[in-house]
This record gives sequence, C-alpha cells and structure tokens, in this order.
Amino acid sequence: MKITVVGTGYVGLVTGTCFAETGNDVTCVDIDAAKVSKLSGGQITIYEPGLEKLFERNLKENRLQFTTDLAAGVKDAEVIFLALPTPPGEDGSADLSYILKVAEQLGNIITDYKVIVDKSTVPVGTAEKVQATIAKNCKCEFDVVSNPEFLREGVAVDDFMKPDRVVIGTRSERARKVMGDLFGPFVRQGNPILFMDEKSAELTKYAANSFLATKISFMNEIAILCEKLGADVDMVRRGVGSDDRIGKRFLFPGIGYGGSCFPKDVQALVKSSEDADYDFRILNAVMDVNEKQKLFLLPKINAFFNNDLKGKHFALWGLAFKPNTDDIREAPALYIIDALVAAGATVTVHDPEAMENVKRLLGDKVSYASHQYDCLNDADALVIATEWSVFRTPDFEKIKATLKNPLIFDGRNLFDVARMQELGFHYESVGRAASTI
Ligand SMILES: NC(=O)C1=CN([C@@H]2O[C@H](COP(=O)(O)OP(=O)(O)OC[C@H]3O[C@@H](n4cnc5c(N)ncnc54)[C@H](O)[C@@H]3O)[C@@H](O)[C@H]2O)C=CC1
Ligand SMILES: O=C(O)[C@H]1O[C@H](OP(=O)(O)OP(=O)(O)OC[C@H]2O[C@@H](n3ccc(=O)[nH]c3=O)[C@H](O)[C@@H]2O)[C@H](O)[C@@H](O)[C@@H]1O
Repeated sequence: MKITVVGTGYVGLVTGTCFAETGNDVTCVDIDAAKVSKLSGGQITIYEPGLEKLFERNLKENRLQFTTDLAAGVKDAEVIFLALPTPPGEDGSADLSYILKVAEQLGNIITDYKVIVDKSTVPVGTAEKVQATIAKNCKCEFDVVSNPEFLREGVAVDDFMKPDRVVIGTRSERARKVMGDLFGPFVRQGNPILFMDEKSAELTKYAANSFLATKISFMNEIAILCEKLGADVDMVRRGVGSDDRIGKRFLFPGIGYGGSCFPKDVQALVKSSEDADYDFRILNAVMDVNEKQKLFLLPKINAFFNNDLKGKHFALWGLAFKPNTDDIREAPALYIIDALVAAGATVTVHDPEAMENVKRLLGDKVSYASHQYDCLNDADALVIATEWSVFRTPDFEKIKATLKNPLIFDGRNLFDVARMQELGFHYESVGRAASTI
C-alpha cells in the first residue's frame, strides 16, 4: 500500500519505518528541512533501540522516502497518517493548531479518495474538526479515522510491530476495509483490531495513558505510606501485583512519571472534562502527587546535609525521563537539578544517551561527565534519577572510593537496601527503609 506519514518525529519515524518494513511504500513529510535532509541522507534522528537497522534497510531498498513537500508527498498515497505534535496549550488543553493547519492544506491538495488518519493523541471531537477543516476546500471524497498510538519509547519497534491491540475509530465501511488490510500483518499473533467510532477511539487513548499514570501515582503514595509506617514498598508491590486483576506492570514507585505524554495527556483529559462541565477529581490528584514526587529525594538530601546544600557537589546519574531513550521532556532529573542548583549546590551529570539533549537545554548550568564513574569525582553524594541497566550493577568499591562520602540517593530503587548496608553505604531510596552508616 502507498502510505504517507506527515510529521517525522518519534511516532512518525517509527510508524513510517515499521510500515515500510512490512512491505508498504512510505513517504514521510516534515516541515523541518534539516531533519528531512539528515533522514534522506541515512542519518537517523532519534535514539530508539532496533529502529536504525530497519530504517537503513528500508531507505536502501527505496521503500522509505523523506520530503518537505506535502503536495508531492501525499499525491499517490492511499492512507495519510498525521503524526504531528499536540503540545499542551496555555490552559492545558491539547494544541490542535499543527493538525488543523495540515488538514487545511490537505483540503486544497488532495484530488482523489484518501483515508486521513489522526495518529497523534487528540481530544474527543478532533476527527470531526479535521473532517470539517478538510471539507472546506476539498472537492473529492475522503474519510478521517482516529488511530491512536500506544507505543512506548525505548521499546517502540516491538510495541508497533506486535501491538497489544490496534484501535481504529471510523464509521466508514470503506475506511474500515483499508485500515483492516493495513494493520492485518501486525495483529496476526492474535491481538485484536478494535473497531469503534471516532470519539471512543480518541477517548481510549487518553483513558489508557491516564489510567497508567494513576497506577504510578497510586504506588508513589503507597511508597510514602510505607516509609511512614515502616513497610517495604518492594514487598507491597509484589503482593499487590500478583493479583491478576491488578497486574505486575506499572507499579514501580519512583520520582514521578515524565516524558512527552503522561504529563500532557493527563492534563488534557482534565481540561476536556472541565470543558464538559465535569471535575475529574482522581486525575487532579494524580497530577498533584506527581508534581510533588519529582522532588521526593530533596527532603532526604536536605535532612542529611542539615538543610545546607550551599557549596555541596552532587553527581547525578540518569537524565532521560526513562531508560533506553535520549528523550528528556519532563524528565524528573531536570527538576532535581533545578532544586539542587537553586539551593546553592553544583551538579555533574551523566547519562548514556541524553547528554547532548541536556547540553542544549542546560548549557553550563551543570558539568558533564562522559563516563559514569568520572561523574563521581569530588561529589558529596550520588543521586540516581533514571534506571539505565548500566547503573544497576555498578562497581560499588569504585563508587565508595571516589565519592567524598559513601552516600547514594536513589530515585529508582535500583539496589537492595540490606546489601547497601553491608557495603557501608548510607543509601536512601523510595518507600523502603534507609540503610545508614
Ligand atoms: N512520543 C511518543 O512516544 C508518543 C507520542 N504520541 C503522540 O503522537 C504525536 C506526535 O508525537 P511525537 O512523535 O513525540 O512528536 P515530535 O515532536 O517528536 O514530532 C513531531 C514532528 O512533526 C513535525 N511537524 C510539525 N509541523 C509540521 C507540519 N506542518 N508538517 C509536517 N511536519 C510537521 C515536526 O517537525 C516534528 O518532526 C503527539 O500527539 C503525541 O502525543 C503517541 C504515542 C507515543
Ligand atoms: O502516549 C504516549 O506517548 C505513550 O506514553 C507512555 O509511554 P512512554 O511515555 O514512552 O513511557 P512509559 O514507559 O509509559 O513511562 C512513562 C513514565 O512513567 C514512569 N514509570 C513507568 C512505570 C512505572 O511502574 N513507574 C514509573 O514511574 C517512567 O519512569 C516514565 O517517566 C505509554 O506507556 C505508551 O503506551 C503511550 O503510547
């Protein structure tokens, strides 16, 4: 099938590459000329495990092309995916200007039947708006379909190729057939394609992300309670997660959820609810808990240093909002850095993939260490903000020998508390007793 993907960011690039990998002829369109030039030249623009190999193969075999020219890019397409940004507007609602702008352009461009697919995360009613915007100038038939994306960064290729489900919102038989054929190869393993109306599909995406965020905030509050009552959140998590009705996943407490999606999508659903004259109380609490959780380690750090961080120096491991990505959008590490620097401390940071992005954002606000152990030089303590595998089994003797104090504040519960005690560390984590020296 001939497919065009408009917007070649995270979702667009994964979508385009995976469709090419399953034998489709894919053109990706982006207004960012530098990005298009890099991608056309074979240089991948995001860090995503497993994607580069597929990208290179499909580019070489001419199933994947890139252009800045929307009209040329969509000319032969049967299906046009819109994988455009939907950032939060000032009032927290999703900003639809990117999508509606392209919809308006498409109305003037398309001359034969196309299925136009909202892949972006968009509020209920957007498919209708896109339909109306295209229809203003369009002289041919077309359908607008809602097909939200559920991939996670870091495992995006697997999530796209073997999805738990594909949600397709359309009431058009013609579009349903096209989308069913296109996604058939991805759901052969038995997971379903769920056909529904456009509004239900749009709400499914927000409900899924908001529910996952709720699970995380819930466990973060349980972790706080564990510390107050002397329980161990690791034990509680296992005990709770063994119930199939609850499930083991997304119960890991930490320093809050970040990334480009949970924070903005929970906020957007709250705003949609307000617009519909409904106060979504649970989600307001979820956001509130998450805001506080990002700075969960700060009182512990302050308490250790008697509320005087002036002149103290911290090593910080992990900048990405989660492992296996270089994405630092809404990363809890950034909030910790802000708080430490505001209190008069200095920080040296290390991350396996996200250093360049942080350098662009923070410049000389922090210092950078290209190796995780160099990061520890002259530091009063180590703070861990992201659970990269490479941080899970470090050389503890080296850490102890390099840090000024054997002191670790771990926002991701990487180590066993009793072991840290044996090794002679003062070790503080989330929802578990501290090991003290
Ligand atoms: N990043 C993720 O893991 C996931 C994101 N989503 C949703 O997918 C949507 C896209 O997200 P990302 O890929 O992360 O965004 P992104 O910000 O990485 O990429 C968006 C791309 O669109 C391009 N663009 C902007 N205006 C354009 C125009 N007029 N014509 C052509 N290209 C244009 C930008 O240059 C950029 O390359 C959002 O709604 C997001 O909520 C959904 C699931 C997962
Ligand atoms: O709409 C989106 O963009 C995507 O948002 C999330 O994916 P992603 O943001 O890539 O990352 P997650 O693995 O969901 O993690 C999000 C945040 O939650 C945190 N988290 C996750 C799980 C957990 O148990 N505890 C926890 O604190 C992570 O550290 C991270 O900061 C969803 O998992 C995807 O299904 C969805 O498609």
